[in-house]
Amino acid sequence: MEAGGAGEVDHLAGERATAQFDVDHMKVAWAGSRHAVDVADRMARLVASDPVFRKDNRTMLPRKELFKDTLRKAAHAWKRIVELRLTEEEANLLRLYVDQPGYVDLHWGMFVPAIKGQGTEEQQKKWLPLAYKFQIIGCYAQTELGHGSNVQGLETTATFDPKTDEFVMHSPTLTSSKWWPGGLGKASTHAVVYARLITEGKDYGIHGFIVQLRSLEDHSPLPGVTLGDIGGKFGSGAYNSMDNGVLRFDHVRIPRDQMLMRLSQVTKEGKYVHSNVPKQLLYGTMVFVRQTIVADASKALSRATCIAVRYSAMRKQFGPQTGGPETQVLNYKTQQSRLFPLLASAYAFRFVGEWLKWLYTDVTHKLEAKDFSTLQEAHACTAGLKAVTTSATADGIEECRKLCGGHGYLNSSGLPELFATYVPACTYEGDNVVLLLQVARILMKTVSQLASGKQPVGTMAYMGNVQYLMQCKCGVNTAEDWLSPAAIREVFEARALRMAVNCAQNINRAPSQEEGLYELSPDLLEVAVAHIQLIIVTKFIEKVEQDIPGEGVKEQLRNLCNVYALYLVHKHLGDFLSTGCMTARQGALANQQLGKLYAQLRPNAVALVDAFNYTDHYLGSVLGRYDGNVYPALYDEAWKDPLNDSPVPDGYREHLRPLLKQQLKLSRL
Ligand SMILES: CCCCCCCCCCCCC/C=C/C(=O)SCCNC(=O)CCNC(=O)[C@H](O)C(C)(C)COP(=O)(O)OP(=O)(O)OC[C@H]1O[C@@H](n2cnc3c(N)ncnc32)[C@H](O)[C@@H]1OP(=O)(O)O
Ligand SMILES: Cc1cc2nc3c(=O)[nH]c(=O)nc-3n(C[C@H](O)[C@H](O)[C@H](O)COP(=O)(O)OP(=O)(O)OC[C@H]3O[C@@H](n4cnc5c(N)ncnc54)[C@H](O)[C@@H]3O)c2cc1C
Repeated sequence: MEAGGAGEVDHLAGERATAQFDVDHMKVAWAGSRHAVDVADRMARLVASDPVFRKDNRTMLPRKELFKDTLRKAAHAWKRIVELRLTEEEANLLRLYVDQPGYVDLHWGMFVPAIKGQGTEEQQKKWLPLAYKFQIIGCYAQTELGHGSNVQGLETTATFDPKTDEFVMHSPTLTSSKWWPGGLGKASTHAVVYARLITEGKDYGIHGFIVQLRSLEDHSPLPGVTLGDIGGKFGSGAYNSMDNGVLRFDHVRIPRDQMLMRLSQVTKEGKYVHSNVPKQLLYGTMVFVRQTIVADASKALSRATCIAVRYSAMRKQFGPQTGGPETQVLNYKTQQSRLFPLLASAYAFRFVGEWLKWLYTDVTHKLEAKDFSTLQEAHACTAGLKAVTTSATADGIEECRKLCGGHGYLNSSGLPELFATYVPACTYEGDNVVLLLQVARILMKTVSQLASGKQPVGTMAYMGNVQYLMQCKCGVNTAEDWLSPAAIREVFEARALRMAVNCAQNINRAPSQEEGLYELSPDLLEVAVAHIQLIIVTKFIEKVEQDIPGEGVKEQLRNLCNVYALYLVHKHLGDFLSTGCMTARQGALANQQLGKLYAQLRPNAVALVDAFNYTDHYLGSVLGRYDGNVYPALYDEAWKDPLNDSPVPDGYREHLRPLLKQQLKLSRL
């Protein structure tokens, strides 16, 4: 059943009637524009109405069948994209709503962007049309068995042979085997492979190469190429639809012009030439994908909260001592204090993701004009926001599962699979700890430059206000004072800056900078988190300050923004107190205000998740159904399990019957 379909009984109608805002306009605020709502709606319904895209049986499929099902869906999606002449925007949405991880994600999400970002114009002309028409399938082969986080530690070699004008790709050790790339195991014909470039006997470090892996005739691995899938992964269904792979090269030769040569080149004679650009542009594809991962975090968290809010509104437990109807679990203050911050986080991540997309586009234009001044800002923001939003989302999905009680543990709730599919986002595209340490290092550098009078820019500009922020006192006197965006912003800025300065001072006391960074790395993580949370809060405040049409929409967003900020104050109160940014009393007032905000949010909760405009197909959850008619659906779903194919289970004759007979004999003794 789909959102708002005709002829349904809406068990959540009462909840929808209490909303104090225009849901239709909230859909626009969430999606970004009326056009975005319409096109997403069209694509979601197209997928939901196509039986090939059915996914309710996914967690019951054995791996081989699941993989075949993924191939079928990807091929069918492509057929529909071509038949319907979908635009790029429509095609991306259609793939999103198919909602099954597969090789296409890496083909479009990493292989194509790597060629676009690191290939010369000539290389793009040659390879992109093939990729756009799916005449080749590509993946992104960077990580190895021995090294993932430490990119500079990769071992695969690409040695130039001037005699034949070729590179020789080789995996010299077991640990140099490529390990993890999605789409590599079974589907890809090509890969962008990251390897150490060796020419004229010198190792020039990591570079990208386009390598053909499989025959375009029969898909068999090419000579010298060993390929396979790395095995089953966490959870049922989930990321097991993806063929994460292993790859080894035994002296495989590729033409010289398959080195991605936009940033550096090797001449026919074997001379290495590096263009006058920062080396870090090699990491550009990762920066691009980290940015998309932030947008995906809001999608995953909004799905989980949509399920938990709708289910909590229909689920009833206990009741007043005086008798009468049982209480909707959403009315319990504990349920609200666990769930509403997650709902607010979903909105916060949506808006910071929107801003990050803008930042990424802006930086890309500057890079094209050879202005590299914002590269560090792009790295810090994408890495930090990727880390903070994915960790909070993974934890949030698991919390939503618990918020749904026992039924949340059933596959049919959709939450176990959502969690299992989502949780590797904390690791891929950079382990979150490794990424936060990158942010912290940049913050430490910024603090050290403050003394020289260098003014920080972009999201670090607040650090320039060091004199004021190091000594300012929070002016909150009443719970309502916490509704002031200026007060919120100031305490978040003061907390982030004071933590950074304290940490920098402690590092300076260490025997060396390196030792200090090493010893204080747990503190550095917290410094980075404080800075990134400030960015999220600030971008939410800025969003709410914009013109937002629709009755009550702005007020709801303001509430959500305040919930997000004050929840963080409550959660990290130790930081705010230990840095002297506020008093314990002010902390208590923040918590008091939070309780009031939850009460204001309560009548709007179901409508706020309706504004995500998700179809029942995309949600994939019996508990999150739009109509709230959960129990019959749960009951029906149970009977679909293959274990219920027969009343007497397989194995009865061999293992149950003899046992039961033996017990019978014993009881006769
Ligand atoms: C239909 C379309 C849908 C699209 C949706 C997308 C779908 C995608 C789905 C997702 C599927 C998942 C697929 C997963 C893929 C992968 O996981 S690919 C592999 C990812 N691997 C990593 O992320 C590795 C992480 N490691 C690193 O990034 C680096 O090794 C490091 C940790 C950053 C360290 O780098 P290193 O070169 O050793 O340098 P440092 O000494 O630390 O730093 C040197 C200077 O460089 C700066 N810097 C580092 N990184 C960047 C960067 N990316 N950009 C710009 N600058 C960078 C760093 O700050 C240092 O600066 P200075 O101090 O000024 O020198
Ligand atoms: C589902 C999935 C899909 C993937 N897809 C791809 C793909 O398509 N292409 C590709 O190339 N790769 C892919 N990867 C690999 C992924 O990018 C790496 O796993 C990731 O970058 C983490 O690296 P690692 O595995 O080496 O972790 P490690 O670095 O070994 O991490 C292990 C532990 O060490 C800690 N640690 C590491 N370094 C430091 C440090 N300097 N300081 C403090 N702690 C540290 C980490 O925090 C972590 O706790 C994928 C991975 C997964 C799980």
